[in-house]
Amino acid sequence: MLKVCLKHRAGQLDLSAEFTAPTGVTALFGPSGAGKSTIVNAISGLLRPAAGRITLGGTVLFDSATRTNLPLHKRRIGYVFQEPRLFPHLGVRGNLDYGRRRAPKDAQGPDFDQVIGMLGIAPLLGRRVAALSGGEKARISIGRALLSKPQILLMDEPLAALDAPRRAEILPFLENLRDTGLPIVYVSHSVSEIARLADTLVVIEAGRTRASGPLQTLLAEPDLAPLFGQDGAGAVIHVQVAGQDPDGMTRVQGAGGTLFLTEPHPVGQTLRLRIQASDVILSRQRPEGLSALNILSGQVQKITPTSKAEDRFWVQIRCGDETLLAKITARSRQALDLRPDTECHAILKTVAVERRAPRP
Ligand SMILES: Nc1ncnc2c1ncn2[C@@H]1O[C@H](COP(=O)(O)OP(=O)(O)OP(=O)(O)O)[C@@H](O)[C@H]1O
Repeated sequence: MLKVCLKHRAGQLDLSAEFTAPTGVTALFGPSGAGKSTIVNAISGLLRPAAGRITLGGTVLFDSATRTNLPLHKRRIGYVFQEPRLFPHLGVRGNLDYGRRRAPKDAQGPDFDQVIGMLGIAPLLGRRVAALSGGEKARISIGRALLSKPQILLMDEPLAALDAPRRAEILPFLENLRDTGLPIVYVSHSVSEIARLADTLVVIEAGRTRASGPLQTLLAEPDLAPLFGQDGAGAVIHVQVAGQDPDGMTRVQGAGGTLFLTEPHPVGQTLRLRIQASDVILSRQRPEGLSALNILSGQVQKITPTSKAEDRFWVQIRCGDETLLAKITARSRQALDLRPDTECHAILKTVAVERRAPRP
């Protein structure tokens, strides 16, 4: 587990951040200039913060109280930057070997063949760096970091420089990486990337930790919804594939009820589904004769105005141990007479499968 508590000033930035990153993927999310890269640089040892304490497992990386500051090369941290920073003269294999040579002899972690397989880079081994696409360079840079057998991987917007098709190509490899169980701190501006990859979310705003906790709870939190943008706010829920119906629909079971997906998935697999707030319609009675198949029942937990300028409300609904978020007009709120604890039904217009692999 990584524990970060730091204070630092740099230019306009007045940083005072505190959070814990358990195993799995911890996303650092926040507006540009919030201080995310500064935090990651402090964890890696590239930057010495003015004050604070950073620990990784039982190792103190930095502690201003005891004047401890473990040098960068002793931190056993893999760092993947936005631009891949490969050595141009070494070739693909040379870059990977550079990472491999940095691994301590007795270190645990995936071996060369496992890393190659996980990132799909076997066909690239003989290539020159200059002959690689942006997405291929990103994968080699991740491979090089992994081969140094780090205790944690820091990824600072690793996909930001790539176009949408290249990003889509790399995301499944990042899912493979996540499933190895290696703790990862992942900086991103993209809510969809975070919804797909992260387990823990840390929201950084103007140098402060605005919120930190399980992704599922925070993505459906009305107070944070404006930060996630028009299409970002919503819920992430976990379901298990229960069966395949004769008409080709896949039946999945979650805490809030049964849902149906149009594409096939293996029975027993755990899926992560994303349900955007704008894709949820609320009803007091269980609707009949609708084309929508996916309806979950629950109770209203919280109702919050979206903004002063907009006549709309966020409605947070508890369905079993999952939380949904809906965005409705003031008129609908009044017509449905929604209040905390009101029983209601959430009709889901769209359900997106965000994670195909089983949870680690
Ligand atoms: N060495 C420095 N000198 C002056 N200002 C600095 C320095 N380092 C960081 N800053 C300031 O700190 C702010 C936060 O930078 P940082 O790169 O950590 O933010 P970020 O959240 O990662 O942003 P982005 O998402 O755009 O990468 C920047 O606006 C910058 O002005």
